[in-house]
Amino acid sequence: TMSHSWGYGANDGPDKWADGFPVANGPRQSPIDIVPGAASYDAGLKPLRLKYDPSTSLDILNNGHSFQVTFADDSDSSTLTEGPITGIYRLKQFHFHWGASDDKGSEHTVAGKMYPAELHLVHWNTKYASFGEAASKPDGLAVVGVFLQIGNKNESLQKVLDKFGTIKAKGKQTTFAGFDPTALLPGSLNYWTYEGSLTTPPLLESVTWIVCKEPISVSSEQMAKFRSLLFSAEGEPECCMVNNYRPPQPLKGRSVRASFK
Ligand SMILES: COc1ccc(N[C@H](NS(N)(=O)=O)Oc2ccccc2)cc1OC
Ligand SMILES: [Zn+2]
Repeated sequence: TMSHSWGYGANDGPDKWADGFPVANGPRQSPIDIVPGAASYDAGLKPLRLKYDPSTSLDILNNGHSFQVTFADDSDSSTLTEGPITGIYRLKQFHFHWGASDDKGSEHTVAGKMYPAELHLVHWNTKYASFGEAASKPDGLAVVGVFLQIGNKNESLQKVLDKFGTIKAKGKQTTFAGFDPTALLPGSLNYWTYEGSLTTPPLLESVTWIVCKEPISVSSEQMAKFRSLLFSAEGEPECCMVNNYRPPQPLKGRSVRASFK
């Protein structure tokens, strides 16, 4: 049934998610189109404080929707603090969304512009006992989004892509130790922020979104490597993992704040 088999195809894609997840039509859904001219500069917003410990990186997994790098979150070793949030949020995992070609793939758009891919660093509020509990609370999660734009080869990203041979199919997983996600952040941490949701089922409206204005680079050859992953499991007909992005959702009166003028 819909509720546990969602995807990005014609029959199970974003236009069908409301069947199994009615919150898909809720008041604070993500992603959104960010209109810089309509964002309000908030001098009260603090700089982002991201402190990641490479020894907390555990493994890399193809979960059939994207690939993710998972982190040990049993201590405050890798955290997000300051920025628009209060308290301490722990890094749980990061993953990407991308397109079948370089002209699409990001989830957030900037004045209608789509980037070829978008990185999401998922954090949960330590005032709750776990990610699972936090994911159902309005202030439970904070996701940092970073756009990828076509340019020079990204050597930090290459360390992740070099593992793709072992996680080509859905369900494949391998160790991924000693990776510092700080290396995937842009030089400037200027950001937009708004209240939203997970962009995949269960689409929970528990995310403070923090979207960096400055993209990081990725080469066209590296983007082709993303597209070599499969949505399908071993032994199933091969289905390339591409276009795993949800399109922008209605703003429904929300304000978007900017940390910069
Ligand atoms: C740690 O558990 C979870 C973590 C995250 C998300 N959803 C997440 N939403 S997003 N795009 O807003 O970050 O999307 C994906 C997309 C592809 C791969 C992994 C996450 C869902 C989770 O459990 C249900
Ligand atoms: Zn995501």
